[in-house]
Amino acid sequence: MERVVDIETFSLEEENSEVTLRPDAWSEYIGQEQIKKNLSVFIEASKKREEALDHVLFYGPPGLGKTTLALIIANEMNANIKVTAAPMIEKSGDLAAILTNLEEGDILFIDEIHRLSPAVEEILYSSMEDYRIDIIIGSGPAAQTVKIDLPRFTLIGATTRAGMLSNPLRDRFGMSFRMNFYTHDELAKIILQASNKLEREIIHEAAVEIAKRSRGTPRIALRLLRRVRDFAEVANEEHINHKRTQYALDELGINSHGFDEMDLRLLTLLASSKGRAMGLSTIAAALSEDEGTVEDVLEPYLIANGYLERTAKGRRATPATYDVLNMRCVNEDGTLF
Ligand SMILES: Nc1ncnc2c1ncn2[C@@H]1O[C@H](COP(=O)(O)OP(=O)(O)OP(=O)(O)O)[C@@H](O)[C@H]1O
Ligand SMILES: [Mg+2]
Repeated sequence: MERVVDIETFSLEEENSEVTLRPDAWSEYIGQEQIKKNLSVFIEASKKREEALDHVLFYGPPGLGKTTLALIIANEMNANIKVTAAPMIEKSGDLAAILTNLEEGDILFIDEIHRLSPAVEEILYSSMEDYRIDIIIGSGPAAQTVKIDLPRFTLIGATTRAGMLSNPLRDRFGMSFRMNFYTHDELAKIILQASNKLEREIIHEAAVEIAKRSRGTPRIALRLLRRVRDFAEVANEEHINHKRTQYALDELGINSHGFDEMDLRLLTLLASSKGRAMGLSTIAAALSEDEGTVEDVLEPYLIANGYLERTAKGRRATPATYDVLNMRCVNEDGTLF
């Protein structure tokens, strides 16, 4: 079954509508105040000096606005932006081709930058630091190294897994920013702004209701808004009201903590181990998910809200976990499910 709060898969509908819902100026980019404040200073300074902006790294869970920030930076800098993702850069030649096609002041955005192969990373180092690459042409004794100078460009990297970046790569970013989960208030603002763009008004209370169930993530909030809008549309309601919103969200199986079935399965699993810590691989196997998804997609929100603890021995339920599950279901012998 498709997970409504699944953050990684895109439906075509979302891809298309993201074009219109994605903010392209600071004024529409809600929250992440510290990042916005710092970035605007650095952008202004580099514009004054008429220099390319230093390389920037954004890291944090999916759907929190990393790509959006990269596009806003390009806009603010009045720069061209080339967008690519690490899995698309297979060979060092691929990267060399991209780099040599850049022009002074251009921005290169590499998504999922933790997935670059070592050989490609190697090329990236010298291009970031010295704006020069060494390419080896041919092989064996006839091989030759050719040095190519590059224009001053800005690399913006994004990753959900900062821990998987190699140190040399991380060190070459002049700035790095960790994305935070959004407050209910911020998400409600994002929802109201989007409903304006979608030309279907949502009342404030309903926006807050969606916000509460969005796992602190704009992408989920916007997806839920679209689904709720569908319910309102079918019911021939011009405005999206609170009652319809609650009904729709319940129908979609999202509870008031923003947890979905997958979150609950994870929490239940942890709670059932009676206080013992559980290893990542055990959890992944029990949920039939891969470890990366558990670690990057499921866990961060639960940890940020105190429902899960990472310890040296593994993951553990917290008192809040039991609380939240107690509200749902307790067996006669006291075990939770
Ligand atoms: N601060 C924000 N204000 C308004 N809308 C936002 C904000 N952040 C993100 N969004 C919206 O949420 C959606 C997801 O954002 P984005 O694609 O930038 O996330 P991401 O961090 O790049 O995710 P991924 O890690 O999956 O690439 C976009 O449609 C964007 O319009
Ligand atoms: Mg992105």
